[in-house]
Amino acid sequence: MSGTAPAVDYQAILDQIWLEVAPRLGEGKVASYIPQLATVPVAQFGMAVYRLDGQMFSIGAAQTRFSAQSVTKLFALALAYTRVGDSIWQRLGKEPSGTAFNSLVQLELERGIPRNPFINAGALVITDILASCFVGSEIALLQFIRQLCGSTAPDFDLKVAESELKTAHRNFAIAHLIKDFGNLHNTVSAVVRSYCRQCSITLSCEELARAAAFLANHGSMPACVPGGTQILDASSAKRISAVMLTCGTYDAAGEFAYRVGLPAKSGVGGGIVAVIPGEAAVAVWSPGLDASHNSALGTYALARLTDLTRHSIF
Ligand SMILES: NC(=O)CC[C@H](N)C(=O)O
Repeated sequence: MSGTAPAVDYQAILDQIWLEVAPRLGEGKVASYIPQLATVPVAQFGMAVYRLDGQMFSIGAAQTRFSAQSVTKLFALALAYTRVGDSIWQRLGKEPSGTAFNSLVQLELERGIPRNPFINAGALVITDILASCFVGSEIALLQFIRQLCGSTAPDFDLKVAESELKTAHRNFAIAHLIKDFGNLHNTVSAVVRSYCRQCSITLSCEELARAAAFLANHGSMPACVPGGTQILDASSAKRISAVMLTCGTYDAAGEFAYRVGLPAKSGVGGGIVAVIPGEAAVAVWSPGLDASHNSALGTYALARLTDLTRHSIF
């Protein structure tokens, strides 16, 4: 994309977005069904663009760590892909669900095969795959994320993990149903515990943008990263980005594609990571969520970014 699009002054555009967002800080509602997340002050915002030449552009609280939650499903999928490749699709689908991320209804009708890896049911199957590949799969995932963002700072937030585990009745129900259909190989308790830890990983926007850069770069960490390696082959990276576009922002993936026009993955902690193929990875965080559980100001900021830069996939 960089070959055809005019050069963009990302910092000036981010500064413009910051001017627009600052008066709106506090919009949306923090997720409260995980008690520990309900304590996060809503009036926060950060955004970072990590260009593939290694330049980082950021505004606001771009270095503040937040609860990545479902954003980690992206890295769990990528890590599973590095281990078992396309065979994951024998155990889950790649179609938008059209239902809430934590819905049980479809799973019963579709005999324990989750619609996609980005709803909770699908993420639990991915967690199960990782648990079969690694001893301490959530630690393997944390190390993978640390490798991708070049920092050992991202970590579990055990308060959040415990808080979620205590109230994870729905995720236990989903896991039991999948297990009943024979699509979970490890114990329900091990998988849900590992999943809650995975979701509790904290990252800043700058770290998250770095971590997703390989997806913008045909599966390889940007050449400017010392020791940067190929994570996935180009075809697999393309496929993961495609699933992000169609399934990455819950039941609002259509609306999100319409407004933003980039493959993205969101989380109920208010983070969203997006990929501008061949150009950059972008991360935004603002804990106030809209009705579809995506960050309200985060979605707005990404829509403005693609409008102002003209860098969307459309
Ligand atoms: N959409 C999300 O970010 C959900 C993640 C959260 N840990 C859950 O399972 O409910």
